[in-house]
Amino acid sequence: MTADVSPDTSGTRGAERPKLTAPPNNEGVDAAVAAARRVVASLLHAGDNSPAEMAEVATKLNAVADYLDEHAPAMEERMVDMWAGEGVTRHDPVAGPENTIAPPLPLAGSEDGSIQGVATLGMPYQGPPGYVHGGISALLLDHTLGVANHWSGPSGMTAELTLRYHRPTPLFEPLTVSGRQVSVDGRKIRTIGDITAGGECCVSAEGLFVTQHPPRPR
Ligand SMILES: CCCCC/C=C\C/C=C\C/C=C\C/C=C\CCCC(=O)SCCNC(=O)CCNC(=O)[C@H](O)C(C)(C)COP(=O)(O)OP(=O)(O)OC[C@H]1O[C@@H](n2cnc3c(N)ncnc32)[C@H](O)[C@@H]1OP(=O)(O)O
Repeated sequence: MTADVSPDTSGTRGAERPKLTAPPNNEGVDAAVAAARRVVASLLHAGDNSPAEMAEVATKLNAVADYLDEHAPAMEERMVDMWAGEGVTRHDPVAGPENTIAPPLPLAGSEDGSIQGVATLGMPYQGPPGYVHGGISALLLDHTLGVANHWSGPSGMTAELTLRYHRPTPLFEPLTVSGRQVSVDGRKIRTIGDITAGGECCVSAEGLFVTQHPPRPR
């Protein structure tokens, strides 16, 4: 049986609603991640520098990475820690404030059951000239639909994701990414979403998710 998902506006569930964006919890980490994001973007502008100049940059960056590795717990320990709380919001590749490859896209839920976030993407996410890579749009939508499920009801793993690219998605402009769970049928969850720029739909998505949660590391 398919249940249409209608928003819970009773107010009783409000207090238990999950946080969809991790609040800052360590200004040093946030500053380091912001610096690393700058490095990723700056490297894309530095292609004409000489091999000697860039070799010097590589030495400096490797020194930073060596320092971080020397002061980090083992991977197994870090995984346990990562998944100890709500889990996905600090390290995930879309909204995670600790993940340098995340744009980031902070997501917030609305009382109508939908969720939204705004991000402006730069060079690291380029596909066609001046536009977002289609795979990056798929990443943003897969994640947003998954989090919309977490917001509304049962969540799960993506089984199928269908995208329609209506028009090129611009770089360097605010993009609004939205998602909403539409139905739950046993373990099967159907969720929709889109990416808009200046009010125009660039990409729309329909996802089938299946209730399944891989065990958390412990
Ligand atoms: C990362 C998400 C989970 C972690 C969540 C953790 C905490 C929650 C907290 C917050 C949530 C917040 C954020 C989540 C964020 C992002 C979401 C990212 C999502 C992902 O990045 S996730 C990675 C990519 N994803 C995979 O890596 C899946 C690989 N895959 C499998 O693990 C299995 O394949 C599985 C589990 C999908 C199903 O396997 P299964 O054995 O459990 O179930 P089964 O096959 O019996 O299917 C049951 C019914 O679904 C139908 N069905 C299945 N697949 C279908 C398809 N493709 N098309 C049409 N129908 C399909 C069948 O036909 C049957 O239908 P019926 O009952 O009517 O016969």
